[in-house]
Amino acid sequence: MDFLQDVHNIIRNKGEEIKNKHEKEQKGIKNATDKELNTFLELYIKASGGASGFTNVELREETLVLLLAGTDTSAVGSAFTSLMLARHPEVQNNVYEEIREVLGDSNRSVSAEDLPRLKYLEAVIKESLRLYPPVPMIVRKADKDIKLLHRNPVYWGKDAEEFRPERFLESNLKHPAAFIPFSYGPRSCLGKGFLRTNNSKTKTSSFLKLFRFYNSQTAILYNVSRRFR
Ligand code: HEM
Repeated sequence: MDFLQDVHNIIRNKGEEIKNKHEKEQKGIKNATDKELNTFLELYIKASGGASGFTNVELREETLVLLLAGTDTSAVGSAFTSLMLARHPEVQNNVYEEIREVLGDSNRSVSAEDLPRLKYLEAVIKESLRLYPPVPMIVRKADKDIKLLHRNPVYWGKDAEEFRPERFLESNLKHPAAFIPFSYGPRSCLGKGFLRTNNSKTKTSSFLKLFRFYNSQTAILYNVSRRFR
């Protein structure tokens, strides 16, 4: 109950803050400390039409959906990709070489233009999502029996149980719904495009530029020595 009250207070205060800022701007007053960056909540309030937009309850529900849907799933996905890289050092080397090829010896971060070139890394992320989907079950009413998809040899061949990212580079999917870590159809994941193209690749490549994943019996250990000079 207290938690809900806290959430409502945050939303109400943010709404007031935006209203005051807007009124000041109308009068030509600009505060030197006003930041250009907007929080997610601010964007929601503004995009929905400010005071006449989403109600506080709607803002709470929408924010909650995105927080719940977007954080744990991405974190679990990245954790499994890291685990796969630790378990398959040869794959990790290939990813590292690809990043080197794209960035050269430069110390800069991966840019939006670099992302489409990181094709092998994309295959590694997909292969991790295939074997270890962060959302392993999707609840739908089926009108006929459906066999498990992600490890089904009919769609993935005899080595369906193996971690082999190359499969995503070699051939197209045997069925458009054989690979559905983000579900399929109109109610599929809203974050899937962002995730595939930006988030996972940026995170993993930034990490691999500097560190290497190692496997131990109980944990993934990070080697803190810098890899790029
Ligand atoms: C690796 C990361 C992610 C995975 C594996 C994933 C997976 C999924 C799956 C399987 C669904 C369908 C659930 C169902 O119908 O039962 C879904 C829905 C959804 N996802 Fe994701 N998701 C991820 C990241 C994100 C991110 C980063 C966002 C937002 C920024 C997001 C926003 C949503 C939303 C809003 C829905 C509900 C869509 C609807 O019902 O119309 N997801 N996600």
